[in-house]
Amino acid sequence: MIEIDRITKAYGDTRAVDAVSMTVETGTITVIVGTSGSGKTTLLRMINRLEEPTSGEVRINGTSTQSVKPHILRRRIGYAIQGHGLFPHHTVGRNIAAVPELLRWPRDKVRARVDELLALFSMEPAQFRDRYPAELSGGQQQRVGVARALASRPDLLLMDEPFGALDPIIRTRAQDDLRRIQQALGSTIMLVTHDMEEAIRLGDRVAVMDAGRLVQHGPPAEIIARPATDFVADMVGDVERPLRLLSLIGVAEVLEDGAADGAALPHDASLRDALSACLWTGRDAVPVVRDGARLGRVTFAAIRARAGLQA
Ligand SMILES: Nc1ncnc2c1ncn2[C@@H]1O[C@H](COP(=O)(O)OP(=O)(O)OP(=O)(O)O)[C@@H](O)[C@H]1O
Repeated sequence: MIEIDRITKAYGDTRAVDAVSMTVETGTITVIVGTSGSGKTTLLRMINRLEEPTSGEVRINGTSTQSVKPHILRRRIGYAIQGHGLFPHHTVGRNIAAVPELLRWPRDKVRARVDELLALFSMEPAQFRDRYPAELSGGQQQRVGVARALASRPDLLLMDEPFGALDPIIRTRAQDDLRRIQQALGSTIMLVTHDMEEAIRLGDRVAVMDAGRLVQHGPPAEIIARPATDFVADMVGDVERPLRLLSLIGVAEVLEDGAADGAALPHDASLRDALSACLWTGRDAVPVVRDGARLGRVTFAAIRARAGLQA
């Protein structure tokens, strides 16, 4: 568990971060979202002591970060930033192995860990282990950057706009990958973004920052349904709110018996996916499958009803 306790950073008269408190449960993703200059990066960098707080404290599993030397602390906290920061003259394998090697893990264990992470990120180890960063696509480099940050099984992974440089389609894939891998490894992640869509998609908890203050902290559905301030409401965007709500509801919730034509959706797809499928192909209903077996269908009318729209 990570406890952030009234942490503050002042630059002269400006409070870049102003008495922010929150608790992050082990094995969850917290996304910190806010406009430019709201203090997100400063908050994140105070957790691994790349910035020293003016006041307040961070505790990781009960231990104050002030009681640990910064370079020791940073071995327990992964850090992934936009542009990934890979060493260009080291292979993918050596890049991922950087912290485990520093921690003097036995060679077999390091190698096994590198291969495990590459496989988790859908990169065939034999094919990618010995390549150099320049021989990878942007999306692959980004995956290696995240794999490296996870390599030593850190207590916490901090990510600052990790997907900022990716184009929107790859970005969605990268977010889905991160979710899957975080669940497989049980990692605890704090991620900074200015993109509310990303926050809602990825966060178990979303923390909204405005002018150095934490204005709302809660599950995505709560942020969407009950924005605490006008600022949060603006960030969520009234116009798109029905669509954002749909992305939080699984097709299983409105599944009904009956046939439907065309390509099927998996049982864990969202209603937003189902809406896209209906609109894209002009269908009134879409079949839903699980492990290749038909479960039923989702109708356009049911989706609209859940979005609060007239059928
Ligand atoms: N070293 C510094 N000296 C003075 N002011 C700073 C310093 N670092 C950050 N600030 C100020 O603190 C505020 C918060 O900055 P921060 O980088 O944390 O915001 P952010 O929400 O991460 O923004 P962005 O999304 O643009 O990166 C800004 O007003 C910034 O100008």
